[in-house]
Amino acid sequence: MDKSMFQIVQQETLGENVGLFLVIMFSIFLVATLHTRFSRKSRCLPPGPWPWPIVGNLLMLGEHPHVTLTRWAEKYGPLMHLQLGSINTVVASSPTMAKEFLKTQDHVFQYRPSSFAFKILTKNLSMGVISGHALQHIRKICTNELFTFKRIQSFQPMRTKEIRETIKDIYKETNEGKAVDLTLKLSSMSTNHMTQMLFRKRYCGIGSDNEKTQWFKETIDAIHYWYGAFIISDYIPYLKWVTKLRGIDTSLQALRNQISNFVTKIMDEHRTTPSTPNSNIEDVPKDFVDVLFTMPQEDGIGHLTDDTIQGVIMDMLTAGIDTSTVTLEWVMAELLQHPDIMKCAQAELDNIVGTNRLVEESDIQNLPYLQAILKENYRIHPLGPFLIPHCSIEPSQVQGYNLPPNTRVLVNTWAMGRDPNTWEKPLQFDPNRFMQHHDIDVHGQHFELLPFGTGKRACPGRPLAVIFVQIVLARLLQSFDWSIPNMEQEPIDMSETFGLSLKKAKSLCVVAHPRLQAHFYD
Ligand code: HEM
Repeated sequence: MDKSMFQIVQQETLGENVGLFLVIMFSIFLVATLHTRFSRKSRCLPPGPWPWPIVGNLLMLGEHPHVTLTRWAEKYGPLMHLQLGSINTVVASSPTMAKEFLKTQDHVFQYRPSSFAFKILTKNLSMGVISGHALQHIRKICTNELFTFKRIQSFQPMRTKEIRETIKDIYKETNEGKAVDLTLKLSSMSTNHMTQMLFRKRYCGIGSDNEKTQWFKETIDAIHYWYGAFIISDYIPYLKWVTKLRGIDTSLQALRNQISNFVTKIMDEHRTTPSTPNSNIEDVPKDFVDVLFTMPQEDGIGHLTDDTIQGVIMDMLTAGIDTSTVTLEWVMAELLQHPDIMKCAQAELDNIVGTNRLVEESDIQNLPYLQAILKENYRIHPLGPFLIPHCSIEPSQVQGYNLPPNTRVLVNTWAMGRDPNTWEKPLQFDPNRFMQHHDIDVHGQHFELLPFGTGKRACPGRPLAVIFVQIVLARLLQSFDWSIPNMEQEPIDMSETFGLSLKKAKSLCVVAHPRLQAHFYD
């Protein structure tokens, strides 16, 4: 059927309009692309992959951004610029660059970028949000009060008991012929260890209420999820309405209320029944909440506010549990893959401690191979691939480049641990490298190995974490030989899940074979 004149005119006009529209859009796109791409040079920014308009390099990062950034570092060098939406980001991928940001210019890059989720969940009270004198004050309390050698020692009986319970539990399951979900056991033990130090409560295992355990674990997991979640308005702020439309703020607020009510209840309980700080009663040391109640405010007048104490408790709950679990899970997975290394560690234990008593924290200094295994694990499986992001608040200069205010800094410790310029055969799990270079420690003095960061933002829980992880590993290796069911048919899945921390994607299910006499498992 012939088209009417009107239809033809209408179609052609429409066609013309569409054509015009596409030409305009294409021109805008071209100008935006050229502007974004060439502005890096004119602004004197470090080299990096070309960004797209609006999203920058966001969509190029893929499912495993740490792997992508490691590949890019080979092309663009150890100081690289990315445009993540509207956020200028630099990535440091060598010890020299890490030193520049975390030592030489630590004062400039000591800040933390805040995120939509972080702001709501922490009510801006977390150490990860505060800065200046307030931060210094809290960190001083951590160093001088919470994580002192004496305080950590005061919890040694509790720690020993908690580890003993876990070993006993594994022994029981082993005797029943079961494979053990080691990830779950480690997570329960780390949770109990931390919550008892914080406020004298156990949430997992014998004597705990299943419903509460479930609630506690789910709540902490949900917080971790949101801390690591990708929220588009963190990078493209004018898309905040999308975040709100998806109801993310409502979910976060509900979660915030839950955790806030929980912490308030704990604090109220402590006000009525503080722990007995009697040094003769080793089993009842003063817990962190009680210590925090006695701490002065920044100006020395009055005590810390409830809000500040809440912030610290939240930080410890979210930073103090998963971290040890993830570390221990990776190291056990590596040892299962390298039975010869596991045997060497057990030989060292048998040699130094023997099999007629249990290894103690005081033995660790005499176990260099065990320490080397942990260093090797930190090198190849850093907890967070980029530490926790740092940022500046003022314009700065690094290596002759101009960085605008609010530049985000990612220190790619994952790339640094695998850099052939620093490490021989970097992909090989070989603790012997740290037997030869035993002077390299994990305390932030050696920029090639920074499992706890360094400088003003270094992990405040390091003294506790180091002891806990060492003694748990020592006890696991002394108590059992470990293997994987069907190892030949199904090798261990070593894949990672990207998030705030790099977790093992799959739980570690293992078979344990007791090595000691039965009474050591009571
Ligand atoms: C093996 C265990 C642990 C590892 C590998 C680890 C590692 C780290 C790393 C890499 C950072 C970031 C440093 C930076 O951005 O420069 C950090 C920060 C932090 N860690 Fe740990 N950590 C562990 C255990 C703990 C424990 C047990 C606690 C407390 C009980 C804790 C509390 C914190 C806090 C509060 C921060 C934030 C500090 C700030 O922003 O100023 N961590 N940790």
